[in-house]
Amino acid sequence: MNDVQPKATIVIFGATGDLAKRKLFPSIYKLYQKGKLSQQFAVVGVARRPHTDESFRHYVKETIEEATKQELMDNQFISHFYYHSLDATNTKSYEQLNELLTRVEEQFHIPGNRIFYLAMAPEFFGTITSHLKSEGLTATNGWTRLVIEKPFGHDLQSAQKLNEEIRQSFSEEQIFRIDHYLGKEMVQNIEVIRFANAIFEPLWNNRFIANIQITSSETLGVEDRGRYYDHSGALRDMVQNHMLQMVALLAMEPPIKLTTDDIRSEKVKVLRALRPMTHDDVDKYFVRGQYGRGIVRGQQVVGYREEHSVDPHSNTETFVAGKLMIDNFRWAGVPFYIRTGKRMTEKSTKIVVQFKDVPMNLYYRTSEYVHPNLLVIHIQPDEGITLHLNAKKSGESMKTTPIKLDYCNNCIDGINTPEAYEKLLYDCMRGDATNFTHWDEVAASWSFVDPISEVWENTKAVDFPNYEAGSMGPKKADELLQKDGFHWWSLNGTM
Ligand SMILES: NC(=O)C1=CN([C@@H]2O[C@H](COP(=O)(O)OP(=O)(O)OC[C@H]3O[C@@H](n4cnc5c(N)ncnc54)[C@H](OP(=O)(O)O)[C@@H]3O)[C@@H](O)[C@H]2O)C=CC1
Ligand SMILES: O=C1O[C@H](COP(=O)(O)O)[C@@H](O)[C@H](O)[C@H]1O
Repeated sequence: MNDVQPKATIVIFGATGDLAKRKLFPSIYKLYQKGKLSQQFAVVGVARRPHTDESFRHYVKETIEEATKQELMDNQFISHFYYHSLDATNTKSYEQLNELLTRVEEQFHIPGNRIFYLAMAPEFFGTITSHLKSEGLTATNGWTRLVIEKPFGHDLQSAQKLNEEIRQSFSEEQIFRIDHYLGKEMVQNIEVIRFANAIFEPLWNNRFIANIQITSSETLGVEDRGRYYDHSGALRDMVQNHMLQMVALLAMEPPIKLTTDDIRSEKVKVLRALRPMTHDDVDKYFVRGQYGRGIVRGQQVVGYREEHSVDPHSNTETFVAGKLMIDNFRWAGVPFYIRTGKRMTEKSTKIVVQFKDVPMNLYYRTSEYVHPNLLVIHIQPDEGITLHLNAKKSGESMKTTPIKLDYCNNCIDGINTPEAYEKLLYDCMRGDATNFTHWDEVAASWSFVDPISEVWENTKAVDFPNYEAGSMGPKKADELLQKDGFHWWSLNGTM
């Protein structure tokens, strides 16, 4: 774990796909540029499409140039890339892949360390992992690790089955389940804000916090992922993983130490303490939405049901809002509101912690609005923290005015803030699994989400589409908070 320049071969299954192109190759290049890879590394791309090493290198070079908007001058870097054409279901070609890996390891003096990155559809995960073991690709002199992309199952049962298949070939310590939100700078900052500041931790409980809101809104629609998304929906695509992971980080107890196991074990406790949804509760605590036509950033866009590869009568939700209760000592009575959706007003992920009002406000008359203190954690696109306080209005006798203390992380680190995939790949190479999800977290998240999807799948949403593209979702999502005397804090910084 202390190896700052890990020596390893990264084998990417699905190397001709979208994820490899947009995220993985550019991230590997950035790690190389920053000196985080030694010369003892190689990348072996695997997919069915025919490629020579040369044509693959050309393809990788182009994708990196497109992503970084720079000409890639360093031919040395690209010479570490190889390609093997393989159908994941064909046993014979794994032997040939193993031969190629051994040759590449000899050439670059890599001590048998291998990362198998499955950037492919989940139906292949079991087949690939069993072949990796049966054909001897995991039997090396070094370490072997498996990186698994989401979705990890469709529900608890399918996730369990998938996990059992994978565990036939890899131990839990070797499995790195990616949740790219855990690689985001400000998501990682949640722990630091909470546990390194004496002013927050004592207040971080139901005596001082009124509610916590997490919004992750997107302007994009489903793009070319309609086939996947129409069988998934926002609940499985965003809530089961990213949103619940952020809830867990916000709500967990301080870990005994900052080790992978200690942090994960605290997160699991939160996920297990989520108040389970009975089928009758779902309508009370959760709101689903689907976008219709509308205008997003000045452009007219089609409704979800008109998107490519989407059922024209689809019942799939593209928006979810929910109220989560954590039934433990610290959080009893504090609602955690979450909201995520496609084709919303803006691309933004923010966490707002709303503190309770002071017991008696001396500076306002009863008819005047009291501004609560808010701590806003800006996850993206801006990265930072804003603390909303009240201060004296200049000149006027003892009148107050809301003020903001702002810290902008990417104003300072800006260009150097690493992309989530870059950080997570590097963590995996160093054997640090802290920012990957343990099976227990995955299982607890599915257990929470499953009753909601069961209800939604079995009842037609008669009001779909129920929000206009370019809006902040259906009205019912606002009512969810209004019932509790709260409202969503706006995302555009004017609050
Ligand atoms: N794209 C994204 O932004 C994200 C993707 N993911 C997940 O990552 C995974 C990959 O997604 P994405 O890159 O978008 O998918 P793509 O459909 O773009 O790529 C799929 C890849 O799998 C290869 N492939 C398909 N069938 C076989 C086979 N039988 N044998 C060998 N290779 C095969 C394809 O290559 P070929 O046709 O040449 O065989 C291609 O390289 C999925 O699990 C997805 O859910 C997760 C988060 C974000
Ligand atoms: O995992 C996913 O995340 C993206 C949103 O990620 P972000 O880093 O851009 O916020 C989402 O668009 C996609 O549907 C989902 O699969």
